[in-house]
Amino acid sequence: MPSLEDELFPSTPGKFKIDRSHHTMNRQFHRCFASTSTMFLWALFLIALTASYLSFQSFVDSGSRYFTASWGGLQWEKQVRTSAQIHRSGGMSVLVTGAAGFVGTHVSLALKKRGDGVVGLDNFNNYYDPSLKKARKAMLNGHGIFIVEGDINDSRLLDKLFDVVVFTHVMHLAAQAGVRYAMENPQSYVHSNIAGLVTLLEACKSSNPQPAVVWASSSSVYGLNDKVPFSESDRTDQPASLYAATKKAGEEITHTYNHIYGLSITGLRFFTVYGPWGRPDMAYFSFTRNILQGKPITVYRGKNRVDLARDFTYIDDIVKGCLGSLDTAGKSTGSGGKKRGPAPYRIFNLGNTSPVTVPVLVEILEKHLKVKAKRNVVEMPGNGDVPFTHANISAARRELGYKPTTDLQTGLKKFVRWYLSYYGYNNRGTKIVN
Ligand SMILES: O=C(O)[C@H]1O[C@H](OP(=O)(O)OP(=O)(O)OC[C@H]2O[C@@H](n3ccc(=O)[nH]c3=O)[C@H](O)[C@@H]2O)[C@H](O)[C@@H](O)[C@H]1O
Repeated sequence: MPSLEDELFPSTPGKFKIDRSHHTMNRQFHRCFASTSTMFLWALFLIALTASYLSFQSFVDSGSRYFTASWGGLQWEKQVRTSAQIHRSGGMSVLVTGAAGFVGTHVSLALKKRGDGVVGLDNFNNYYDPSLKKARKAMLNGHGIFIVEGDINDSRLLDKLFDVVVFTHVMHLAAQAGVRYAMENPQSYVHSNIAGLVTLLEACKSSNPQPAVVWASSSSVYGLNDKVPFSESDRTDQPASLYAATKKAGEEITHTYNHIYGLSITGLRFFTVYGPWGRPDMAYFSFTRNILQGKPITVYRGKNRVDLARDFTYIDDIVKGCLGSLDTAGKSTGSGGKKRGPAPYRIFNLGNTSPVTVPVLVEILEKHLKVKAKRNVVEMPGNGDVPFTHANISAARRELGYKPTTDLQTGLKKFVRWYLSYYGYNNRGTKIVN
């Protein structure tokens, strides 16, 4: 039977070796044993101290998160309710996700102006200059639209919003945009366009009554499709970028929520939307910035020296398509998370039906800016771009009354006017120094 001493101090190399025959050694051993138990107690004490410090820290952290959370509280709820109030008969109350984004800002404003209730939601991420998003928010605030700062992945926040307001519609525009950035940060596309979408749909399906959902898909779902113009019934199973793949996945995911839970779904395939308050990462915007700053622009060209082309669509036309979609969206049929009958599932192209090449886009900008661009023409890298896009909009025309009226010349003129004024240039393209 090994003694307690043996168990505590097994005679393994490098550890204590006890000679039991020596009385003095025995005394030493007891002293040593006593000091080791003291050390043991001290160690226990230190561990307990560290543990209580860490739990106190986490209490302080979660407490401060609670107290500094950008949402919640009576005042916050009042602001949300006021913003959601409807001021026209037959109006709607709409939760607009991505409200501080480009399309979100314009759609929120248009809804508010016609008397609908609007609550915005935006996470103000730094994919591009957040100060532009803050400026859009300030403008929306000035029109009585409250923007909640939060993420579509925050299910507690979404549940709270649906608790405070009975939303008739959700205009879901929050997304990780950009075709080429998907190679740099693929996870952000999964986070926003897949996980965020599912979290939002979960909240919508559980809400009682369920809202109708209108959301932003993308022309990029057509991928390598070369049948022109692109019709909604064309192939969309050959995406050229992860961005496109996540938008295509969104179309499938929304279909399941329509099928299982009776959510009314309208997916809008936007075609390269541009205009005032636009996205700085897009070509028309970054070209403008570089041209004014005298910096070169990179113009991609397709295989066999073929120019790339896009069905550039002006923001006001897109807004009309969004409002038309909200107005014609049939009701969701589910309640208590259960489907009670079939609900509409629609997909529409929202394009301009007249593609323009990228070199022509540059020429128009040069004309409006009265500055020559320094072009650097390179072959399109294999980064997710497609050679051209061209929308067939017959379905949207028929079902939504969608009819784009702004050509690229006119739309870019309005964009340039906004850009010069927003960034403090005079109309000769010279920066005004205060
Ligand atoms: O319809 C969509 O669903 C998408 O539209 C938009 O994508 P794109 O059509 O790719 O727009 P955008 O980047 O402005 O490039 C325009 C053209 O300029 C070319 N391009 C671009 C950059 C550059 O430096 N040089 C260049 O030649 C480029 O090769 C391309 O030919 C949205 O960003 C996207 O989020 C999504 O909504």
